[in-house]
Amino acid sequence: MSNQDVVLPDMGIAAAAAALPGPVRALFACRGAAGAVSSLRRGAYGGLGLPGAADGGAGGEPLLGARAAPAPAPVPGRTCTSRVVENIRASSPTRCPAVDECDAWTRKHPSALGSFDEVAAAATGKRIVMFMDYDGTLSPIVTDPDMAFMTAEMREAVRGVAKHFPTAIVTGRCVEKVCSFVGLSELYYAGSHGVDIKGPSSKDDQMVLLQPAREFLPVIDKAFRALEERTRATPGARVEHNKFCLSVHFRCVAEKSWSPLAEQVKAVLRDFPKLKLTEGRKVLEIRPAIMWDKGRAVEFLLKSLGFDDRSDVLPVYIGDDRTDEDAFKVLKKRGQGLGILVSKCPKETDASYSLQDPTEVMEFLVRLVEWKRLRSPSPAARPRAVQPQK
Ligand SMILES: O=P(O)(O)OC[C@H]1O[C@H](O[C@H]2O[C@H](CO)[C@@H](O)[C@H](O)[C@H]2O)[C@H](O)[C@@H](O)[C@@H]1O
Repeated sequence: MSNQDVVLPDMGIAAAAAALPGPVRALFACRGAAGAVSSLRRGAYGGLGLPGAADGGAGGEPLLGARAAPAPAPVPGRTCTSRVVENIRASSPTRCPAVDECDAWTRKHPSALGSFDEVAAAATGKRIVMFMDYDGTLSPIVTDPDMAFMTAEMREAVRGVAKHFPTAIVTGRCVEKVCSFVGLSELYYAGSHGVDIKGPSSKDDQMVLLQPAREFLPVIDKAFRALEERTRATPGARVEHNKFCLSVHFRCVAEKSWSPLAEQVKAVLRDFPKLKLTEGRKVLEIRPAIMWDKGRAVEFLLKSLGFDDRSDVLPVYIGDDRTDEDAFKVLKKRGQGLGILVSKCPKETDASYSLQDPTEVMEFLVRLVEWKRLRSPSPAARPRAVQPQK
């Protein structure tokens, strides 16, 4: 990894941290950030894996283009494209299975609201660090990706959370776009599926902490143009540029055209062996074929915040999509933290809890803040600083 991959302001880490807004400044342990960065250089995160290395993530499962991972065993009689299309369909189910099946799933992944006391018990005596996906988690899924606004109430809930806990948005969107939707500069943002990590800043722009895929920018631009050209004839198809990754949207495409569209995307990707393809909710994501995903971004941020190797930290990750599974897996593997899947229907997941939709996510956030507030001593009850004797 070259120095250029890690972009910190010229002013240096200590000064950069000093520029952070008050409550987060103390938490942004400079030595932690530097440690995280140098660990990356040393490959302590397992390295980034150049195209050609394995990528075992769930959302990051390379389907194409990455000479990387061993291909999953093909299902006889099914082409790779039909598997892609099935995954797209399964990620946004239109009907839930029978009640019994739903009940069994909910027993396995209980509601984080219904089990709030359990969540609170797990958080007692621990420092919560909040990670949240954007689309389908903080904002409802809508047909036009440019109109996926979050409500003012949700913004207040997130603002409240960030007052009490270090908070990051981890998303497939580019940071600039998601920042414009969220509108809170006090948060951390990990955009483009975690390859563009920015911290809070007192200035207008968020401060760049890590961009491990900068060298992919030209190839992403080229793939964007090729995909636009190739998919133009498919009514409803849309290619979204998320800076370090691209999304090909299927939501407004007639289902009979899904397979041909997936074929077109795959055909374009054949010319871009440094890129890989993953699936989301009625979307195909084209991403740099490096070993980096939302889970890695969570690990990086925990380390940057000085929270790595600490048993008194509770990372909480809330997400709704396949790419969020990489983060759920990381928490599961650490044996530390709570993964919460946002879904109305049963889905295979490594999350331990569930919430039905963004409205429930908001209720959960409000409840968490209220719980924290009640546990924090009031200013009057806080011990006073010892005053020097006159
Ligand atoms: O990681 P996320 O924050 O969940 O981002 C994943 C993708 O989200 C967006 O697409 C999804 O939401 C759209 C708006 O509700 C919806 O129209 C689309 O069908 C969904 O897949 C976003 O537009 C993509 O670029 C993100 O990669």
